[in-house]
Amino acid sequence: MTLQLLNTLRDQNPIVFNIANFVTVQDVANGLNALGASPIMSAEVQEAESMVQIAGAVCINMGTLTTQQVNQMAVVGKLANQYHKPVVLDPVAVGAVPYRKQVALDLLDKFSVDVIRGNAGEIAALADIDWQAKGIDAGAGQGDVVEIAKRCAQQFNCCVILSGPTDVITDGKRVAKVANGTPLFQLHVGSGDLLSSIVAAFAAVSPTAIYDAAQVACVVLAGAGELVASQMTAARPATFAIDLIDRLSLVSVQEIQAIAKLN
Ligand SMILES: Nc1ncnc2c1ncn2[C@@H]1O[C@H](COP(=O)(O)OP(=O)(O)OP(=O)(O)O)[C@@H](O)[C@H]1O
Ligand SMILES: Cc1ncsc1CCO
Ligand SMILES: [Mg+2]
Repeated sequence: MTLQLLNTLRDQNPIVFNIANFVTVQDVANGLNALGASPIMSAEVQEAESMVQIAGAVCINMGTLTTQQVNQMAVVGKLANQYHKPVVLDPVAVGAVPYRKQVALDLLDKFSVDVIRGNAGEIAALADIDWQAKGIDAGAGQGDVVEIAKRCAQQFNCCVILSGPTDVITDGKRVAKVANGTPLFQLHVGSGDLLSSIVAAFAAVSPTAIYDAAQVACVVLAGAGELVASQMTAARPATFAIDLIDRLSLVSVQEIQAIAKLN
């Protein structure tokens, strides 16, 4: 795993095609842009093939799905496989809403994904493990998050990022953990959505080493948030969100390296 991938990303400025949710779309676009990627959002199935062709990677976020959008997701996912573009799936709230879990399972049946990024409640649901998920949040489940993430990765033959106070990254065999971050992430809705899209950005510049790309994405976002929090004297969620975007644009490989808690 090399943090130099951050400089590669900034040099290459990869296009990341997002099927976004309408709650956090602007945060995701600005966060990607600040980091050094080139975001594009589309909700139109007629342009799916062009979008996939111009993109370096695709991020499919289930946050505010509609029947029309689920159809678009299936078309885009299949095209991404056909054009060998990495795909990240963010299965928002699949632990809390049975319909969403069924949609996610149907999508995972129709095309292969490179990374599933979700919180503990979402990853446990996909791995068929009991967990008390709560809406879009991880909730209060109990269990071994490493085992849950590994089981999900093995089931869907992909990398899994189970995010939270410690991010667990696994390809089903290898496991890495990122212990950076700040509880302020939980006070800003969409931190997870941004992480998923940042994973896609790093996958775009490291398509043959997705497991490495996933780790770099986790440590860069959590590290940038930690640096912002270290300069705040009180918890200010709105200020945090703005400062995070600034920090994503300014942060250097050396600054992340100095604080990285990755093992
Ligand atoms: N308590 C915490 N301490 C440190 N970092 C955290 C904490 N909670 C979340 N994070 C960080 O927040 C980011 C988003 O992860 P999280 O698991 O909260 O996603 P999510 O539940 O999908 O969020 P959202 O629904 O708001 O998009 C990750 O980078 C993770 O490391
Ligand atoms: C609040 C919310 N509701 C659906 S998606 C979303 C943003 C977090 O994913
Ligand atoms: Mg989420």
